[in-house]
Amino acid sequence: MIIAVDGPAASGKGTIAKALGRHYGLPVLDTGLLYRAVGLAVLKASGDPDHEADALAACDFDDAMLDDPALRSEAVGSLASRVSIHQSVRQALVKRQRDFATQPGGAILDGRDIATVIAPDADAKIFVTASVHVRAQRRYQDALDHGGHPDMDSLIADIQARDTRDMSRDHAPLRVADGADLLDTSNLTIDAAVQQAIALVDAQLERRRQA
Ligand SMILES: Nc1ncnc2c1ncn2[C@@H]1O[C@H](COP(=O)(O)OP(=O)(O)OP(=O)(O)O)[C@@H](O)[C@H]1O
Ligand SMILES: Nc1ccn([C@@H]2O[C@H](COP(=O)(O)O)[C@@H](O)[C@H]2O)c(=O)n1
Repeated sequence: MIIAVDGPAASGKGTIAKALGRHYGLPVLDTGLLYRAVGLAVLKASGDPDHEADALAACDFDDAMLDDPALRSEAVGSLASRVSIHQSVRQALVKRQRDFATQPGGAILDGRDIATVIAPDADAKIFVTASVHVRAQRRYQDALDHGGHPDMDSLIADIQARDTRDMSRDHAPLRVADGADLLDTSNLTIDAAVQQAIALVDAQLERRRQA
């Protein structure tokens, strides 16, 4: 069984994907980390994330980089969003994601193009969203919890810039896939969002069984 979880930055899709993984006993891949690793590798190589050849060269990153806490920063998220517009970069990361998705026993992947490109035949597809203000507030709280000094206005601006870039790019833009259910977490606690996600997945699986 493959479950696809897509959505914009800080919508809560990673939290939901992990909870679905625990509920259904499936491994989870946060595909954003792959793009973040490319962004960080470009930075370390003093390359230009907007230059396709520099970004493609960085796709050959060392797997150990996936554990680097630096991947979690807003700055690297923004670099990831810049390298992810290049078609050759997206192509270079496809096999790894599809191999994970098609492993025996099934898998859950979260990202931007899981239900549209990586696994369009997924058994269940959820598009997680939340208002820009709520998402910025979550990032703000995260930063405070980690001892940072966040600025709400710049968090809002970063999220809006990332949404625009992710939704308007030519290759695999962020959009709600055919057959996906929308889950707006703006006014939901994590527990409530997870319960709704499980109910949506169960209903999609049941519809497939009956079809
Ligand atoms: N329903 C919710 N209510 C309150 N906080 C939430 C909710 N869902 C997620 N969060 C919190 O918001 C933050 C971002 O959530 P999460 O990492 O799951 O988002 P994401 O969409 O995977 O982000 P990104 O794609 O940018 O990595 C986390 O601190 C998480 O605990
Ligand atoms: N399937 C994906 C996943 C991510 N991206 C790009 O990476 C950026 C960072 O992703 P996070 O989920 O870690 O925030 C994101 O803004 C996208 O530009 C992608 O293109 N496809």
